[in-house]
Amino acid sequence: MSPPTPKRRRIDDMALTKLSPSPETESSSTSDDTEISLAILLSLHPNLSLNAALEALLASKGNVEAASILIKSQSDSQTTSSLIMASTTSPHTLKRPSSTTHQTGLATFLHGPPRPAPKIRHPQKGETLHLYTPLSITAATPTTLIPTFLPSSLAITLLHELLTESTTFPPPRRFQLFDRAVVSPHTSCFFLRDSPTAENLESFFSYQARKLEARQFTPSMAEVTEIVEKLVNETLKPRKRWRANAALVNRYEGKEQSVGWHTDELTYLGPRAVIASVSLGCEREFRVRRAVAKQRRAEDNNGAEGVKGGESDRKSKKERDKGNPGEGQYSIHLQHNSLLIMHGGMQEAWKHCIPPARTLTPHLIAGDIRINITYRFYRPSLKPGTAPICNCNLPTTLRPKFPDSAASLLDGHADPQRYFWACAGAYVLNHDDEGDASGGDGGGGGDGSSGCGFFQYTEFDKDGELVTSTVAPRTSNPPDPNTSDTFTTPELNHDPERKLDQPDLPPKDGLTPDPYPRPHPLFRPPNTTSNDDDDGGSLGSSGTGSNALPPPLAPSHPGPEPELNQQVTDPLPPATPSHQEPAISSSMTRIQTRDAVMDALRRRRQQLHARRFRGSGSG
Ligand SMILES: O=C(O)CCC(=O)C(=O)O
Ligand SMILES: [Fe+2]
Repeated sequence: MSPPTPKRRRIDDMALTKLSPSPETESSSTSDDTEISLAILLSLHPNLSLNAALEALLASKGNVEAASILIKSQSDSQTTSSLIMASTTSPHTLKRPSSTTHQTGLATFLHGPPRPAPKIRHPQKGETLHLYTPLSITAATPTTLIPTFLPSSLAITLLHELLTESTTFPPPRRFQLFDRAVVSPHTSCFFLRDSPTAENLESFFSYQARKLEARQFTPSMAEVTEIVEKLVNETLKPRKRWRANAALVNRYEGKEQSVGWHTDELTYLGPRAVIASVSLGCEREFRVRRAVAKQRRAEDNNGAEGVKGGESDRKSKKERDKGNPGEGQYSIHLQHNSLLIMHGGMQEAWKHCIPPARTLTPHLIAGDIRINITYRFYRPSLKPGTAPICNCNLPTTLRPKFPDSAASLLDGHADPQRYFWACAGAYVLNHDDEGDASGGDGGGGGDGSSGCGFFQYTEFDKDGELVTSTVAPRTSNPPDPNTSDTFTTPELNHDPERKLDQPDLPPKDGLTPDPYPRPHPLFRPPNTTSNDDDDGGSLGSSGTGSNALPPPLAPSHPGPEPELNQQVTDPLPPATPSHQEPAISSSMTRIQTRDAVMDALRRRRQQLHARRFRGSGSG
């Protein structure tokens, strides 16, 4: 149950008595003083949002005159050339222009008078380019930022509501990083817009082999959802109506709490998902960078070591970099009451994270807590029960194949992107590809030693709807990996390369392929030892049912591009049921928790190991 909604207040009668400044702000002004200062500031700058006024006041240590000069100078200096400030050392300089109106809509940025796109230089590997304005953010990344998008009073009501609600979020979940247990350093919870019905009780509950606890949108969340939907639908004009029927709410408390590099899992979102992210409370950095193929990184490194500087060398690098310029990261500062829209295609080609902060400027209400809501459209056509079941007896996850060109994936470009269903077990052990374990959340770590290696390409139409004929049928009674000797890997599901030009359609005779046919002689069982080589891929397949064990897959079966195959995906609330524990339907019994999956895999490996032992005549 949600806590009672605080009464909404209008901005002009908003009493700041409820604000509880942190000790730092308290020392320079009392809350009464703040209230008066704010009132003066707002009357001097009638178009200024409460949030912007608060920020200016904080930055000026409570001095109204200084704050007023700051606001004036910022609105004067908001020219295209001053929009971008690159810095690797001091991201919190106060040159950032504040937003100047309430409810600056998307239309202001997208339909306003045409302005020259700012020239963005691409950050180099290891560099962070801070982007402070909507224009520069839009120009450099597949996102749109609306700095102040809700009426201030609604933003504050929502913040109050979620600050309370989030105190009952399940504790940070533990996940496995190789042989270390790591605590995901923030809390989160999954929400559904509609009250859980019989149908959606079964829906959207599994996330990388974990059952999700789902709560219903709080009253203010529901109200804000309508505004978000309107903005996305009216302004972005998606091909089909976008609905925010699900959301992940994240709570970050203090500067250490974070979420590591990841992309959001597409299993229920489908291709080119639009995600709308609302930030409340303490400002934090949101970083984005292109997902770069490991292969390309290796090429760059080789190039650095080899003979360089030749004309052809320069040319091919330039050509190759066309769609993938720069490998550095962009930092977007998400202030209270901002909306960041992640556009279609971003999850396929870019990663994002909330890094730990060096310092925080406390928010007057939330202090050092940031609340984030990522609104998502879970497609009914991808509801649970749709994804194939893998040989671990789990629903698979939908993953993108690494694109040839990151730029070509954004909406409006018709690059044929490929997607595949993959065993979720492969992503149960988490790590990011670049050691971003600090906040690495969600699955994606495929360490080559877990999971059954299930792999199956799948097709979507131009609206992102699943072409169901490309999904192998689910069996009502799939083999039990713990007991069945016919626990095998479908041959067709393990050769991504041969399927590049060939969807997994049923054979012409109308018979659908047996999802659990006899094993292919080339398949190997899962490794019996942990392998932390993240290029190992998750395609190591399951057992063969035979004593004579084949060699590992040859390199001619490279599998999907390794980088995205291993990226960390969406953060997960823990399976711990602490709130509105839903009834578990019979189909839910197939959805196992992480521990159960790991147990099953371990047992399976032991079986195979024992069998191998017998097969070699040693036991
Ligand atoms: O807190 C944020 O802004 C990002 C959260 C996020 O990446 C997610 O919910 O998937
Ligand atoms: Fe995310």
